[in-house]
This record gives sequence, C-alpha cells and structure tokens, in this order.
Amino acid sequence: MASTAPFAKMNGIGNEIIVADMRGRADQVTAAAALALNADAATRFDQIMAIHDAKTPGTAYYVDILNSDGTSAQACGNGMRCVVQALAAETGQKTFTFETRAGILNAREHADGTISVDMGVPRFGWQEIPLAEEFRDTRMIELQIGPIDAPVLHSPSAVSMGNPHAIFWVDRDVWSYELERFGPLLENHPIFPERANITIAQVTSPESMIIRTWERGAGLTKACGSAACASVVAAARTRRTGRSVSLLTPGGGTLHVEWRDDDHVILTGAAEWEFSGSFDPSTGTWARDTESAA
Ligand SMILES: N[C@H](CCC[C@H](N)C(=O)O)C(=O)O
Repeated sequence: MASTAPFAKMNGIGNEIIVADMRGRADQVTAAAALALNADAATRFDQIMAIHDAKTPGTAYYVDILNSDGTSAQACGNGMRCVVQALAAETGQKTFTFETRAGILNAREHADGTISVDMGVPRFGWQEIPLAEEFRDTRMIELQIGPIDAPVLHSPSAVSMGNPHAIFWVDRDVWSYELERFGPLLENHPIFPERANITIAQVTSPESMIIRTWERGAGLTKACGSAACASVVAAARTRRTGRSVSLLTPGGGTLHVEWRDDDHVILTGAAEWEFSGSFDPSTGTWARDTESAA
C-alpha cells in the first residue's frame, strides 16, 4: 500500500471537489482511487484536484484534474478556486501561478474571500475544440436532439476553455429540459471526438444568465466554472450579452465571468472547505481527520 496523502473535501459553489495534496511524491491519483472515492457518499465528488510539485519554472504547482469517472480534465474553474483557498490558508499567500494540462494559469484570493481564476483564452477553431468535422463558424453548429422537425435542443455554440464545451441557448426555464436524459447523448455524440461538457443557458439580461451543465465525465453538477466561462464567451460572441456577466448555477450560487479585452477569461466566485482527511492515492481508501469538522 502506498503512503497516504492528505485531502480536503471542498466545494466551489456546490461543484463537489476533492483537493488532494500530492506534493513531494511521484505517484498519481489513479482512476481506481477516483472511482472508489466517488462510490462513497461521504466523498462523492465531481473533480479531484491533485496538487503536485511544479514541473515548469515560474509555476508554483502542477494541478492534475480527474473527473468522477476516473478520466482526466484539462480545466476546472471551480476546483481551482478550492485549490487556491486551501493553499492560501496554508501559506498566507494570495496569488498563485499553476500549471494544468491546459497550460499556465494565474489565480488570486481577494480580501472578501472570493477567488478569481484566469482561465486563459478561449479557442473557437473546430479542430481546437475539437469537433469531428469542419465548421467554419462555431458560434452555431449543426447538432440537434429530439424530434427531427421539432428539436428540443439545437444549434449550440462550441468553445474550448482548454476543455470542450457546447452551449445550447434556451428561452424556457432551464429546469424544464431533461438534461439528465439528453446530457449523456450529447456528451458522447460523435461530433465531439473527446466528448464535451453540455450546458443549457438562458440569457436573462445583457449582464446575467442562468445555466445548467451536464459535465463530461461527471454528469449533472451544481456548478461548472469552465462552462460558465464558455457560456459567457459564446453569449458575447453571438451578441446575446456583454463581456461581464453573472451566472446563476443549479446549486443556487452565483459565478461572475469577465471576458477581458486582452482575451483572457476571468472566473470569480466562492469556495468552501467541508472536511479533511487522508487517502491512499492508488486505492481511494480514506479516513477523516479526527479534528476535522463534520
Ligand atoms: N467542474 C469543472 C469543469 C470540469 C470539466 C470536466 N467535466 C471536463 O472537461 O471533463 C469546472 O468548474 O470548470
């Protein structure tokens, strides 16, 4: 059995996150450990954020991201806020430079406790998202679900925030769509060779929208930060909103996204610690710290 690693169960406005401290060790959190942790109600999660020693000079840590089905993700905005809160509490530092599969990423904890993550620049090319076939204009791609002559969802915008996203624009209440039924079909649609995170978005003003996301590799979640970023970028690109938007998410929490003039997308919101423990990164066997809150 490998030695155990400390972890914190946290959430980013309801997005269930495990922050795993893998610093000073060479092993990785395995897919088997992810599946085991997710199978236990106490540690059920959407993403594991595994903090490793830095690989690249100029960065403080490398963060490896696993979905609850054991697959890897390039980006996780809500999870990054949890990582920042955990490291800020430990070190007293407020700003961090991380590396993820999607590249270098800066983040900052503000005086009010909210955290902003620079999610980098969005990509719109069909090969970059990626899509399986050429679409010159990814503001609206041909894809629909439901009856052929009366589709329930159709013509999404596609965006990469380091990870693939499709945003379906809806006029009705986002809760009136059976995302739990359509999500898996769309996530695995052949148009998305690396699968995709599927969001339905209702624009309520030039500065606000309501979103629900079916996450690739995790299913329905209470919030998805990279989907919030993708939604705002896609809405601004299609003139549905401006570039600074508040998003209401299914858990009831709000995220703020700003698509800056320098093309970077900044995600801001809260993060919350729930309890701490230690776990075996190869098997997922875990125990709660005795001094940890309930
Ligand atoms: N919850 C995450 C997104 C995880 C994305 C993941 N499901 C994937 O791309 O496979 C967030 O806050 O950005």
